[in-house]
Amino acid sequence: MFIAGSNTSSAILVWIMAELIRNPSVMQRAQTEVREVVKGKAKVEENHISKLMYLKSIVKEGLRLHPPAPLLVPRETTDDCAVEGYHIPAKTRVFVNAKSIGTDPKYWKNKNEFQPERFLDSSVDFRGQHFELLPFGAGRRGCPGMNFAILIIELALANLLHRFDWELPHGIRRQDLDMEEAIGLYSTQKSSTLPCS
Ligand code: HEM
Repeated sequence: MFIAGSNTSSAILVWIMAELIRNPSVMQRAQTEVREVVKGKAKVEENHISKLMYLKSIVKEGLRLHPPAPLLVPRETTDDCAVEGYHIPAKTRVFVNAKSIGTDPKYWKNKNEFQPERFLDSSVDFRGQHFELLPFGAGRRGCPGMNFAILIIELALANLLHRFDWELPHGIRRQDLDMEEAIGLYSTQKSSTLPCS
């Protein structure tokens, strides 16, 4: 549970930070929102989070483009079943590709662009009721740490935006950030060039 919870949460935070660096207008808007809501306090606290609607959209967009467990957890069918006309025999190992689902052009316009605005007027979320966005899986074996994870990620991100102006180290350009994924159970950046100064 420690590994399931910590690797996933830190991976998504790193992906979101990299996306914000690559998209300065999104970072600017998020920072303005956080600083306005938190005005007068030294740090972001839990009671501020429900007012940070843009930040919440950023986290959703991060989870859509970079689900930390891109293939969820493998499952085995107990009975024969049919899905969209495909016959799946009992005892088949099944992988659900959350990464492909989150970038399916049938559901997502500009599927590869980091556009948190898409969630501002949308009821779609990651709680397992909307099958076009499944970073935590769904149903009885969906992630039991989801609420905890989201709160921790939102709090950490909001505090980083509140207290720091992020800049790339001298000589590195936004477009040089390596967004390639490493191969593995969890989706992490291939080269960890996360900038922060
Ligand atoms: C961004 C953070 C996280 C993501 C994206 C994530 C994602 C997932 C996914 C996709 C599954 C498999 C669900 C399925 O196959 O339907 C899972 C299972 C699980 N997660 Fe998370 N998780 C996160 C954070 C956490 C945290 C913080 C904890 C604990 C504190 C946790 C504990 C677990 C456990 C125990 C399972 C296994 C559940 C079971 O098999 O019944 N996760 N998680």
